[in-house]
Amino acid sequence: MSHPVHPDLLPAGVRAIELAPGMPGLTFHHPAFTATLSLYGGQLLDFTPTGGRPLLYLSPLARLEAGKAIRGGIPVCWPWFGPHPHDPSQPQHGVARTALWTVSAVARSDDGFHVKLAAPHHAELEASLTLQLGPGLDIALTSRNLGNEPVSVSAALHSYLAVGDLRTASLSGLEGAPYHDKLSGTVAKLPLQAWQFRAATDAVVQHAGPCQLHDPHWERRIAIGSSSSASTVVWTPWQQGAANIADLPDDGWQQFLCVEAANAGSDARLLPPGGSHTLRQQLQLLAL
Ligand SMILES: O=P(O)(O)OC[C@H]1O[C@H](O)[C@H](O)[C@@H](O)[C@@H]1O
Repeated sequence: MSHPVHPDLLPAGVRAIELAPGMPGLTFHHPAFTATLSLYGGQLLDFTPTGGRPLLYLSPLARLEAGKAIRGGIPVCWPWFGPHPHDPSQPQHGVARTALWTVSAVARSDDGFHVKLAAPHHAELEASLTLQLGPGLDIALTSRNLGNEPVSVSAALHSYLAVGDLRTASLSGLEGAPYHDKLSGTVAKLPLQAWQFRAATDAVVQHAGPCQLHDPHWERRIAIGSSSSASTVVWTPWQQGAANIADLPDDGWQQFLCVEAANAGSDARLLPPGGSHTLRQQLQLLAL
């Protein structure tokens, strides 16, 4: 295939590549980091500081195949999160992660790169994604209702945050927050101490504040910020769950925690005709 982005339109440090046959992507080279973006899914797959470890986990068994979601990086769940609200035949987490996005803009600054993507319209809904790559990551998903009726949108920036060993990692900042436990179907409150993981976890936490993923194994923290989100989804399949996920190695679960800026469950947003909503997540690597 010919690449949808002409190389002459790209600033220095950005290359148009094929990640797999029919799967266009962009790579970014900056003195401070490298990054890889798949236009399939509008999905950032990698962001690695120079000389450091990757910020994001990408499964070595991830499939880059039409119709399949890519396991890792930052999948975009849109315009619904989880199962479709009315139609069980629709794909989990919406259509954006299996759609080919188009590039609207790529620019370079001293700090890094700014990229804007657009997804194919879904009925009367439009989505655009802006990414600021460097010094950290700032990713924003804007939904716009082009129709004449109000539409409900749920969404998530489903970040797979890489850790040296999930068994020694902890997440702080959500202490005491109420959450919906999707595995048991119950509502509970998180403990008042930093959250440590000992089993499969799938929680929609009603909390909007910043949090931090502490990773003693790699001697680093990931600072996680969000805006226009009142729900943070935290997911690990743990060992048992990972064994049932074909595109994840058996020990892959130890190497990431998903901390997702979301509009999930009761935090879905009703967009009036002409209305828009921007969900945003910021990620920054810090020393411990
Ligand atoms: O396997 P996927 O469709 O990518 O979903 C992976 C996970 O995503 C979210 O975190 C959901 O809360 C989980 O219920 C789901 O299992």
